[in-house]
Amino acid sequence: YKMAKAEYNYTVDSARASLVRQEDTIIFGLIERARFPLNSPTYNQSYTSIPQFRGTLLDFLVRHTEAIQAKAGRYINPEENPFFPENLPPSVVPRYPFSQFLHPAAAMININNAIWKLYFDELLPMFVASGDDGNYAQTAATDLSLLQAISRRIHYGKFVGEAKFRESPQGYEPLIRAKIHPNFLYSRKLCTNVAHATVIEDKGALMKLLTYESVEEMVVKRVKKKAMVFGQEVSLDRDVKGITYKVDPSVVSLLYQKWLIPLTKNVEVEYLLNRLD
Ligand SMILES: O=C(O)C(=O)C[C@]1(C(=O)O)C=C[C@@H](O)C=C1
Repeated sequence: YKMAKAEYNYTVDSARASLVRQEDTIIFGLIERARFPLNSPTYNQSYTSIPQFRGTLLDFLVRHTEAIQAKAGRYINPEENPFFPENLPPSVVPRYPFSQFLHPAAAMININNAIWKLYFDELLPMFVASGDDGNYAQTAATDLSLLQAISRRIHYGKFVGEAKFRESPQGYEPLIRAKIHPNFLYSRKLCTNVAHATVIEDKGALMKLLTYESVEEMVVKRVKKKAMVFGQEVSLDRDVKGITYKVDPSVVSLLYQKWLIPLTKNVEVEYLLNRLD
């Protein structure tokens, strides 16, 4: 059967609305992962001895889950990026014609290696308790869905970047051209120091142009509030004694401020630098 061509186009507003909705998924993902203590055997290769598999229990679960999800068509959607793109099986389902909104160079941008490392080195220790309750498979499953939500959010920078470019090409084009053409860079370098400084600044200028500090401040405040609302104990009793949250709201805002927003912006810059190739 024939599928309709998807005409959906992203705008800066619609992309922002999606980022707002994705906050819910990320915060619930944090709450779900925080149900379990660290459960370090999940990440320790010497714990598992799975026949014909080298790696941790988490690696095992992620590789096999991504393979089945790839077959089911998950990665046909340009909003999705696998953690282990090597050797993924092809989709076995009809290909939905997602709108070709992004420049083809977008497909080359996948920073999941960095996200993976960041998640285990920096993020997990911020919001899970130490300890071991034996729920390693459940732990790995919650890690994967949270990692996928974080990855989708950060790589959404491609869509935000493209929407910004389309809304103001005359603003972005000179900054992109200044950076990506080595010849241009080289000839400018031979000029005065001032010109040189301008070129060196161009990645910074691009970053500056796509930055909206007031939007970032709202994001950071909103995720803290959402963590309070989503993570509170709901009781039918009148007086709940002492409010405890399922995940620390200030950790959620810190996580956004320190990692998720900066990485989203890096993806925007990376995408835009390749936008005119
Ligand atoms: O809303 C935007 O304009 C975005 O690019 C998204 C985002 C974010 O990561 O939340 C990143 C950069 C902007 O400074 C503001 C917010």
